[in-house]
Amino acid sequence: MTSETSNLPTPDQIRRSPKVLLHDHLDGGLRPGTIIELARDAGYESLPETDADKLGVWFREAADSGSLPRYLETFAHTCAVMQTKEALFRVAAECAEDLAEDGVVYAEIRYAPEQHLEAGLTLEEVVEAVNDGFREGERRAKAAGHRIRVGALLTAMRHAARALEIAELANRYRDNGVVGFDIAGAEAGSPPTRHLDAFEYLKRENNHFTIHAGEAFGLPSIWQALQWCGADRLGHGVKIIDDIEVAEDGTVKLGRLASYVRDKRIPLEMCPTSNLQTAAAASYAEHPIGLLRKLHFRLTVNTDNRLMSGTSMSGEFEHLVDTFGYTLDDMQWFTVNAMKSAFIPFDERLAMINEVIKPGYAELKSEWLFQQTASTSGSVSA
Ligand SMILES: O=c1[nH]cnc2c1ncn2[C@@H]1O[C@H](CO)[C@@H](O)[C@H]1O
Ligand SMILES: [Zn+2]
Repeated sequence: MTSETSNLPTPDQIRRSPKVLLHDHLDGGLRPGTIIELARDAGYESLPETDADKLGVWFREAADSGSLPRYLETFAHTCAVMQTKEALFRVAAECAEDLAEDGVVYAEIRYAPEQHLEAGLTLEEVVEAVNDGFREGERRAKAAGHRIRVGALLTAMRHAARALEIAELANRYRDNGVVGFDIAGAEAGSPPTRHLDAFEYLKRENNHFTIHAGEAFGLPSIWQALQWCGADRLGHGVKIIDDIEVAEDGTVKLGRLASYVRDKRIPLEMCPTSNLQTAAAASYAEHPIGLLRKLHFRLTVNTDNRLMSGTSMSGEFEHLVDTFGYTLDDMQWFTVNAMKSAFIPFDERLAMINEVIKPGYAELKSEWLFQQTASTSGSVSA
């Protein structure tokens, strides 16, 4: 134990370190107890369990299906209880609170407004209720001694035909809580080019968007998202590994697309646990994040769906620390990457990096100095 880099961060240090989350679904992060209460209020009787602990387990097991379409079926239950302003407000407020409690200092949370219209809300009412909830959650976090800033990403469902409408909505609220746009849903059969009008509109408006690509489907999806649609970031993008060859002697050769992604510093929103559940990766050890990190792709670490994956930002980092031996320096690298890739203005990103993230890691990294003094003096006197 001679330097901080020989120490792996402990779960407590991981939780206390400042973290940045770019890929997290609002309807994939509800507290099980909240789902049960909201279902009761709404008269929704199709929940598979009525005990909070059992319901949490049910979501994890049902999502652990090895297929993205089956993973996505579980969202019917969360969306069903997110149909009123009060419910959306509560879920958003609790989301911000839970993330802050876990040490997240900046988050971009996505959801599909079109999935919350069943009880008669308008798209605008959905966006405003969620924004109000995030502001409330930021206030509650502050009162509890945490600091978090939350922006919304509006998602359009890729099998539906409302992408342009949702892109226009995102643009209307861009100075009012919404920082960008996304498309999600089952990837196979719904290529991103189906929604080219939405992406072209956002580019003309100088707005930002990410696209779920390279998760269940391979390189063509990533290629379309970047070269046809012009995505600023890739949701998952793990399948970029298919364009990288590792020879037996360890030499690595990048294809044209993988080179482009690395050269242009395209941010990849990695969600390791989610990828294990949908079989996009076989194990943490075999997850492409290990190789991509060595090759210096612009990687970020994310949760995707905290409820369905039974995870948190700290949980994802714990798995990576256990598997790859990542240090606080690695954690800082992922976190700075994420902050650089956020959709808020450059000056604000820079301030978050210099005033919040780097000082936070410096503080954690300095702790070993004092621990060592304590243990040294302890061994002398013993
Ligand atoms: O990993 C994913 N890949 C693709 N779609 C997803 C993923 N996680 C969630 N959603 C979809 O996004 C919607 C809006 O938040 C969710 O309702 C779910 O259908
Ligand atoms: Zn996702």
